[in-house]
Amino acid sequence: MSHFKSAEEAAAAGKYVRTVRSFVKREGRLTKGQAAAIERLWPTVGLTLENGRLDLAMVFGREAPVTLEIGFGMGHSLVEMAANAPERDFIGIEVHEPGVGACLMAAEEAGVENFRVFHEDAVEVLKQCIPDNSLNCVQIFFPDPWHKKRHHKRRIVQPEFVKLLIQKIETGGVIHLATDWENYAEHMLEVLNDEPRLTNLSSSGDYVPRPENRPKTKFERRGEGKGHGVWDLQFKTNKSATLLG
Ligand SMILES: C[S@@+](CC[C@H](N)C(=O)[O-])C[C@H]1O[C@@H](n2cnc3c(N)ncnc32)[C@H](O)[C@@H]1O
Repeated sequence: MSHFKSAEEAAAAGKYVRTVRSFVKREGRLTKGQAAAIERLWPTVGLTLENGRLDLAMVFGREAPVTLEIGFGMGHSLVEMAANAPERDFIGIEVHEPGVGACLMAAEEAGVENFRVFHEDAVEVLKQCIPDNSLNCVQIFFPDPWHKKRHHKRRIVQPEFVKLLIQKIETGGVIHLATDWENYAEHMLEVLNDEPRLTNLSSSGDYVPRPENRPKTKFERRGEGKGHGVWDLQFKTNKSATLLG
């Protein structure tokens, strides 16, 4: 086991570490509105890797089920879901800064407060900040599909990543994925099916009907416009399965 907290830290110390990331840092300017929203709200809702392992009851000032959304884009689903479920708390993670700004603008407009945001790589946040067995739901909607075969290794949904999610989700908690790329849906299904600590919530053993609580994002509409289908997957954690097998 490496004693480095991240690949960056190891690289800074002169160690060569091969990392495959699920994203490419995109340049993107913040609009004035996004920058102002970040300045106003970040002290209240912003979290960083420096926060270290979080005490979620302290972070939210109460004990409530926590949903983690990875790659929230412009934050539409995060804000709408947080507004529709005031009895839950939400953590969003996004690497694209204008997305973080747009999310904070939308949250401010909607008067939503039961959420916190990381502007970081979700893999590092999971490893460094999220306590084990603390999440009730992890959702990843329309993750980058990395269409070309030689880029498939960049897809965020991989066996190791799913193991990390299971470690962070409480027993009975749910992983909810959605994609408009059929080949990625098949890959997701294969990876989740291969994990004995997960049970598919689909009655047909593959995909679930579109859940009503999942808001439609720009990405989904764009996909629909191109005639793409949409595949939702929901799997429940069943950690006692490890004891059985
Ligand atoms: C195709 S977009 C979908 C955005 C949004 N979920 C939607 O449905 O509109 C995928 C998003 O995931 C983000 N992303 C990819 N890998 C990530 C990672 N490791 N950590 C955090 N965000 C990530 C990208 O920056 C991008 O905004």
